[in-house]
Amino acid sequence: MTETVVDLQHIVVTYRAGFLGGEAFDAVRKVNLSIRAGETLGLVGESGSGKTTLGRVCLGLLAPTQGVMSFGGAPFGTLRQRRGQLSVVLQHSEWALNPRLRCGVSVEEPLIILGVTAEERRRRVAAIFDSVGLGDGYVDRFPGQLSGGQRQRVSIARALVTEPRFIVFDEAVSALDVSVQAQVLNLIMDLQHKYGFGALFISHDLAATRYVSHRIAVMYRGEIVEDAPSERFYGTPDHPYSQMLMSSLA
Ligand SMILES: Nc1ncnc2c1ncn2[C@@H]1O[C@H](COP(=O)(O)OP(=O)(O)OP(=O)(O)O)[C@@H](O)[C@H]1O
Repeated sequence: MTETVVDLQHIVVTYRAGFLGGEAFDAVRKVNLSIRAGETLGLVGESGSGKTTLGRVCLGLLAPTQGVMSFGGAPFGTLRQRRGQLSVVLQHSEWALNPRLRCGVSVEEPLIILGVTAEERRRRVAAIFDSVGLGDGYVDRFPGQLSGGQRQRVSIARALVTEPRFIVFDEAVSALDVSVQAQVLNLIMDLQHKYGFGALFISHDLAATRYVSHRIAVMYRGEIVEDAPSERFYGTPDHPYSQMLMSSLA
């Protein structure tokens, strides 16, 4: 049985409008979810349904108001203890990469934080540039000298260089042209085979989500209303909201 990487039990996230209390709003309501090593869970749902909030909980960036999150079968602990074990790839690579740093330096940074030696860092940066399909020539370039697809490959290299056990892809291909999207989705799947990370793939795009995900969870107003293997979800979704999402794709 493959190891569960992230496990959420009865997670609730309550936001309050304003600093002085204000009205409480549950953006995530009693969510149970688990993701295994080597597995991608696609998280879909309308804007504002709570997908990014849930992603932030999985990354340990947001403490849930209620519920328990565990990582690799143990309590999550602190972000410091989890350094290098989790990563995120966001929609806009130009925001994720410092424009003043050469791409190789941006990719090396997480290894410096982990205290990896200079020699080992050089070896791992070269290997990961190779894994994401960018040769040596890109290490010394600045993000502004790259195409959107190439920049997203650098973001993925940065996310992967520490060999994390879990990665959140939050609208990671949404800003790319369709043909480049397909290349990046293929890359994500190849890298998952190679490195075995568990992944949460958050997207508005049901077709892209289907392509990379083993399971699909549908979020609606803070709740997971369906969690099914991809083949079953795309064949016959159970929940009326999922059926509506699917018919919007047809
Ligand atoms: N820091 C915050 N304070 C108060 N409310 C918030 C905060 N962050 C998000 N929200 C609200 O929580 C709800 C869920 O937001 P979230 O960003 O998780 O949704 P989403 O499904 O990722 O949306 P999108 O697809 O548009 O990115 C929304 O109604 C949003 O307005």
